[in-house]
Amino acid sequence: MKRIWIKDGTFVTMDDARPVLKGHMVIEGDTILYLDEALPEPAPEGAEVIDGNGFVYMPGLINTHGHAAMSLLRGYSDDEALQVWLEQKMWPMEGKYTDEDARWGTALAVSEMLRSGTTTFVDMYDRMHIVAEVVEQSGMRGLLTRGVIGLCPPDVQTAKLNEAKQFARDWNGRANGRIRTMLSPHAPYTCPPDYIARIVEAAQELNVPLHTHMSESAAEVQQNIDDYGCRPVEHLDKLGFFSGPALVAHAVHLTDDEIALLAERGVGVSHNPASNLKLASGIARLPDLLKAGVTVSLGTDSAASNNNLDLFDEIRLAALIHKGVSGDPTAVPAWEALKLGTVYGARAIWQEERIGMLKEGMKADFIAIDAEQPHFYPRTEIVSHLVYSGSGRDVKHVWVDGVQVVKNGACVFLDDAQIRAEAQRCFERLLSS
Ligand SMILES: N[C@@H](CCSC[C@H]1O[C@@H](n2cnc3c(=O)[nH]cnc32)[C@H](O)[C@@H]1O)C(=O)O
Ligand SMILES: [Zn+2]
Repeated sequence: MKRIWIKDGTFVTMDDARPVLKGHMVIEGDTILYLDEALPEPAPEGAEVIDGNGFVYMPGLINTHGHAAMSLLRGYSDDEALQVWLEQKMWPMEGKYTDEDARWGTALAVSEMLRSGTTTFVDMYDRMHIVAEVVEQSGMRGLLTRGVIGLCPPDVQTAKLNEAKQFARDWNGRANGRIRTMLSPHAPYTCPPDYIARIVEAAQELNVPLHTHMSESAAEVQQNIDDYGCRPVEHLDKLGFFSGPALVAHAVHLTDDEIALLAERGVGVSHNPASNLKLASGIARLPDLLKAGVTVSLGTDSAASNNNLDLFDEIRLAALIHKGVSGDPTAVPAWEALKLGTVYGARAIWQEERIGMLKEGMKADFIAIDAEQPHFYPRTEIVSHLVYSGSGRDVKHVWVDGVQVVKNGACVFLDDAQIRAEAQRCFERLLSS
């Protein structure tokens, strides 16, 4: 089995027992075999030895909400509110998508995410077999789901759900377990209640988790009250959405009771601060969610509402905006912010046992950050530097499942230059068609 020995590095482990250590890490196959200050004894035989001097190693980041293929629409519609952006800008363009667009849009996103240190991502879109193929080729880890919008005739609803089930069945556990699947009604405002109930039932049948957009805007919450007589959390709860594993994106507009219910049901939340700010949706009650014991993680949402997929941006935003909003400088400290992008991300997607931390026995998903740059000096607190001063552009090398997928800033299994050219070509065709 292939061995890698990272010699003399600084490791931000995300493990409370020993957050930062200087020393050595040995990888065997897809697993972390050894991590300690002392030299491994005996020295790992036949290992690829990597000089860790000047690098900070940490677990790969986990992006728990997005739509990769929408990268083709980056910068296409800025400075609009959610409903206008979605209904008048995104949906007409997405309606013109072909398989090619899904492929190159996804590849553009995967390339960007890997190169900026994200090793696992959640993706909700359609044409998911194409997304899965790109993920498989790239070496990345993904939790993938065919999102369904139910504003269509019953036979189309059924066809979409069947496609979603088929995808979830076919791809769960593929690519050495790097790919897992879920089912997803797009949102309570785009799926009638009986359709959501059918999707919940299908998820139970297939034994896969559920994902959705929830309480992203105030208008959406009001519409839910007008249409169904209750707020989205209660609505989804009544439909059984929280009776099994569930992950909701945004959760911006919540009452105390809703927060308590999410905690009680063990629902994971994907906090998307950049997207929520850009679409003027609002600011989620992150400190209250954390205080209530809700598992909160971070998502970029798509590049069409962010406009990049650098999870370091979300980490810094999460650390900064809640201080500003609450007036409390201790709200979301650096260590907590970094956990949102790593350990909590892993917990939110039910993979806490294998990713999100550098620890013996866990999957070798990790990134090397070039710390020999002015913005990482002087060496005071490395965790603080990563959160308040670092960015995805500092990531030099990336490994997933013990395999190096980014080397010197470039993807190993994807052709970055070809992806940029094809993405440009696809966008121009979408624009003119
Ligand atoms: N086209 C599929 C649904 C795809 S799910 C992904 C959808 O999420 C949409 N989307 C992206 N970001 C957001 C967001 O922030 N809020 C709500 N929807 C979003 C996106 O435009 C896309 O249509 C169908 O017909 O059933
Ligand atoms: Zn979204």
